Amino acid sequence: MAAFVASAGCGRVGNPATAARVSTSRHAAPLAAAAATPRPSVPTMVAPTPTKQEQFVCMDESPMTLTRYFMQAANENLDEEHVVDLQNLMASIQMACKKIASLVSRAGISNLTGYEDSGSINVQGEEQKKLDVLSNDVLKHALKWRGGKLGIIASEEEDEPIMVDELASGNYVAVFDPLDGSSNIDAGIATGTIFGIFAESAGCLASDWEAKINEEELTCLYNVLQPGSNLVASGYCMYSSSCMMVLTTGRGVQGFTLDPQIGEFVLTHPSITIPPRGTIYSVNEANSPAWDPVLLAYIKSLKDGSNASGKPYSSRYIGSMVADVHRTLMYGGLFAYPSDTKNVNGKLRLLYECSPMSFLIEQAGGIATTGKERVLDVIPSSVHQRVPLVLGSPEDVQELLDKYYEADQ
Ligand SMILES: O=P(O)(O)OC[C@H]1O[C@](O)(COP(=O)(O)O)[C@@H](O)[C@@H]1O
Repeated sequence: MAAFVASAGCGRVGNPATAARVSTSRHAAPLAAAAATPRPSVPTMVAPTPTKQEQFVCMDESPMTLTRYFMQAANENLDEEHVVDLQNLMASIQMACKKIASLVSRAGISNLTGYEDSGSINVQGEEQKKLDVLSNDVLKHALKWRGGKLGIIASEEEDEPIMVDELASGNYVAVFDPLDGSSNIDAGIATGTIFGIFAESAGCLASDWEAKINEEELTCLYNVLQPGSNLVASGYCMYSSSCMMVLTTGRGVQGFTLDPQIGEFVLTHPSITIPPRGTIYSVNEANSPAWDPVLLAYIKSLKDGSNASGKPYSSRYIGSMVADVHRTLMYGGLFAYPSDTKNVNGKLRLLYECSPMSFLIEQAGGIATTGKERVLDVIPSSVHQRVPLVLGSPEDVQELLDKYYEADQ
């Protein structure tokens, strides 16, 4: 303990520049007195072996893990709907993400890079990577755990939603992109898993399917095609220099980092809020020839500093939504995959990419829009529907929305 006390005092006196500044000020006398006080010698920083007592104290100060966070939330809000079920569902999701994190980090070692040998193509017409298929299987199996009360799953890698199993008395729907940004996986660049949890909805949101499909399929679709505003939880797990799980249950946004030493996600970023304005924009500018004039002018104003902040912005684009959104959440600014003449609905999928991320961004104080409406208000008409997306700091996104509004006048 001595070292700690010593450093607090010395800080002010020990720093020559500070001392010079202080010496002439009214602080001189008390500080001179402090400097004259004999200080215990600062022990070298070799951590002594903690005594049993200290080990016990250390045990008491165990970190807030993701498991403990949900246990505590459940204990403190037992009367609250969903809280216990979410605890179980999140137990499955975090276990799956830990597994995917280890598969991704060892992809090159365990021959998991490259495309699926069968050359399988998913419903979006994309050739599936080995890790796309494996991550999808890992999540499906983890979520099939009965205790999770999960009824239905919808995934980027599944053509149609699937009923977990006929026996499951599920009343939750999980939607996920098992490995987002997988086009970057072979280069070892950041990727992630995106997930969203809906409660099964009683009512039907769309009506023209009855004639075409059987009862079970109908139930599945009813319950999957929900607007993001119905989400009870969403988040992502980013596989990068550190593995981070960032999530919300509608009470703000929490960030957990996987501690490889204890194999637990530890709360490292409590109550994340996005900065009101940033200095970074993130968009695939290779598509700019197909952009509308409002967006073109806006991005130009970010480059030349003629935007409302008066400062030029920098550009960052990883090409993995999870990584680009995570940086935007941390540093502020704007991420977009807008509509353009090539991709009129943009590229990103509403149900398991845009809605879960928009719930997070809004919970962190940001804005998420299609350019025309709030992403969370869009009612999906199909499982793999795409929507244009602009999300980020409120002042940045609002500035673009104001420009569209002015252009429409
Ligand atoms: O290469 P583009 O056209 O910029 O697209 C990049 C976007 O596509 C994605 O890779 C699509 O996601 P998937 O990898 O899950 O298909 C996003 O992660 C990313 O933001």
